[in-house]
Amino acid sequence: PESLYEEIGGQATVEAITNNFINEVSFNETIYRYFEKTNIKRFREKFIEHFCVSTGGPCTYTGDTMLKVHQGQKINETDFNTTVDLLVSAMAKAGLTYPQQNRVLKVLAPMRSDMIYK
Ligand code: HEM
Repeated sequence: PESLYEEIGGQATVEAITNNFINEVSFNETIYRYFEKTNIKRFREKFIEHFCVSTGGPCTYTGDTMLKVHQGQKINETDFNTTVDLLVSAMAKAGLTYPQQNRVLKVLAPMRSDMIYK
């Protein structure tokens, strides 16, 4: 069967989601604070790769592990949930249906324990 990556529209859609997500983060004072020292060009590249692989696309993830990247940031549950909300908005604006958004969240959910309270 077609991958979720193909179903949502492939690379163009993944790039749109990522651009929307970066935009959402930039307008959220609490979450933006985490990214103040981040190289956004790198973040964009790695996030696209990560999203592509997570949804079954034909990409290679060349970034660091979710544990390594989020370690030391002391991300709490509230800020984690806010970030997920920003990602959901980014996906909705890129045209993903609710079921498609939920399938993405289901794939990302097991990674939560590597990002939170580390
Ligand atoms: C929703 C699940 C999340 C996913 C899939 C995700 C994914 C990623 C990816 C792929 C990178 C780039 C890795 C690299 O550069 O090698 C990254 C970096 C980063 N993430 Fe997340 N992330 C998530 C949640 C969060 C949350 C909740 C926060 C903070 C509230 C956060 C803050 C950051 C920051 C600040 C960086 C850049 C770190 C740096 O400057 O080196 N992320 N994330």
